[in-house]
Amino acid sequence: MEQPTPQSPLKIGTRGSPLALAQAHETRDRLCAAFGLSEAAFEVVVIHTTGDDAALIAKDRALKAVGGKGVFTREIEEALTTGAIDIAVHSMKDMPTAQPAGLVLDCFLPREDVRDGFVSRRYRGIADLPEGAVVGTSSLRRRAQLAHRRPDLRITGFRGNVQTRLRKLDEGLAEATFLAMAGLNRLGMDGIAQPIAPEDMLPAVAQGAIGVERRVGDTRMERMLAAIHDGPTGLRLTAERAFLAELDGSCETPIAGLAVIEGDRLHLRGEILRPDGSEAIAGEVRGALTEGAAIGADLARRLLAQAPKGFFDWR
Ligand SMILES: NCc1[nH]cc(CCC(=O)O)c1CC(=O)O
Repeated sequence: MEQPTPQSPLKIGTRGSPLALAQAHETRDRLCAAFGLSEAAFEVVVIHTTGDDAALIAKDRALKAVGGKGVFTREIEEALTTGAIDIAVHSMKDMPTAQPAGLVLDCFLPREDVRDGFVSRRYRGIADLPEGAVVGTSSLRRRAQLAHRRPDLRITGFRGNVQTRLRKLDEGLAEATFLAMAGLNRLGMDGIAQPIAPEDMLPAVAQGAIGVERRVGDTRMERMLAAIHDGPTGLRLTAERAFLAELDGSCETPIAGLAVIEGDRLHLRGEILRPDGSEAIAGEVRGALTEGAAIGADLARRLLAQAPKGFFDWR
């Protein structure tokens, strides 16, 4: 197999946020370790996506108008397709459940902490928040879960990367916010958050997982990525993403899902909520480790069967 060299480096495509760069560097470091390569054999290529466009982020509405989850990935996948990059590194939480023709996403790095973190300068957790407190989050899932549990709280939109959201907290725009523990850990900032148990706030499908995408037929990359793929993470994501796909979930639908491995079994928990948090439907299913796709779809159908007509409608 032809190895990448400083003269002909392997190009790793990523968004430019500090978290995205940390994830690209982790991927590079794992490839270096697996193949005895130096950092100079890799080039990290930052790609600006629609979702990074400040003018669009400023307007929640505009972000929805430009098309759901794909907004953080479209330009990166285009660069991969044209050969401008060799692999693309993604937060799996932000990935649509299907990839464009010609691309494959079957390499997952060992999963980080899956939990959401509660971040506040004054309070230790959701239960601690005084009546009517303002919480900042733009995640539809977190909004719905919070409103379900604490209908008295006021929820305000909080977009931007980790650093932007923390600044908004410091500016007093809200008493508390939520951030994925995985992102904070990867940025070395975990001390600022209290982890929330999945029983109290079920995380987003694929939260904490990094995926590395490649071109179909690129046998060099197929072999290199196979060496850094984490099997257990793959089995868990198969179940969670099948659940999401069957629900036809986009980032406009409050859906939570988490699979864990219990011995030789896969245990998948899922939850769907009304966007205003007035109703939540949750369930769980167990199956063989290799049956993730089937149990994910099965759980989705069970929850949908319990959802009254118009369950996901809002505004
Ligand atoms: N939607 C933004 C996003 N995508 C992935 C992460 C964090 C890292 C991860 O969950 O893998 C975040 C930020 C957050 O939710 O706090």
